[in-house]
Amino acid sequence: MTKYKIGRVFLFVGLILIWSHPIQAQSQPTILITYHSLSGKTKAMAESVAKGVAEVQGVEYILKPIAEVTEDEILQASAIILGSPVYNANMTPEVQSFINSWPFEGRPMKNKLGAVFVTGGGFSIGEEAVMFSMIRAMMIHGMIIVGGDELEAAFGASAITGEGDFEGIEVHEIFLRKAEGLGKRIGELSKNKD
Ligand SMILES: Cc1cc2nc3c(=O)[nH]c(=O)nc-3n(C[C@H](O)[C@H](O)[C@H](O)COP(=O)(O)O)c2cc1C
Repeated sequence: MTKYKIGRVFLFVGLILIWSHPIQAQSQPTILITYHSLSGKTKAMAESVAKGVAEVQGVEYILKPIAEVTEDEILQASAIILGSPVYNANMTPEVQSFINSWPFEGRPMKNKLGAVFVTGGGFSIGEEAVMFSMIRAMMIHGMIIVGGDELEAAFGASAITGEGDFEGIEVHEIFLRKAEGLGKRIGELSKNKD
């Protein structure tokens, strides 16, 4: 066999190998951080959650209000970090409708990580109740619930925005730090999950 023919055989075999083993694009886990916010407090918490996720290499995030989230973004996410203000000791109707819109048939949300953050006007007037009602809804979907990084954010990150020293200011640093810790923790767990 001439050198020329051997070369052609190698080229042919090489092409067959490439064709039968396409290079797999390694996609990074995507974390969906989404929220409802009328006066900007819950949005500020969401931005700190995103800051925490961004501290972790090898994960991506989407940060947007619930009204702009598509079903595809929900399905593709490895983790969902969801934020609501407290309205009469409940999550807002918009957040409830958003959760109600999640696909259920075949349980496609099962085993996604789930975490929550809330902002409420005052101490002990609904904030923790809202966190648990969001967590309960996520559990109906089979999601794996994760709390924040600090003991003081055990159920997720929460902020008081309208009472005592916290009235009339932007969201206090102490609460933003909890949100950041939550984002970082979810980022690390998402990376090691699959
Ligand atoms: C209709 C309504 C009901 C509210 N009910 C509560 C409540 O029950 N408990 C509470 O702590 N804060 C309550 N708040 C205060 C909001 O939860 C708080 O101001 C929150 O930080 C607003 O979030 P946002 O700036 O992201 O819209 C209520 C606010 C509104 C507008």
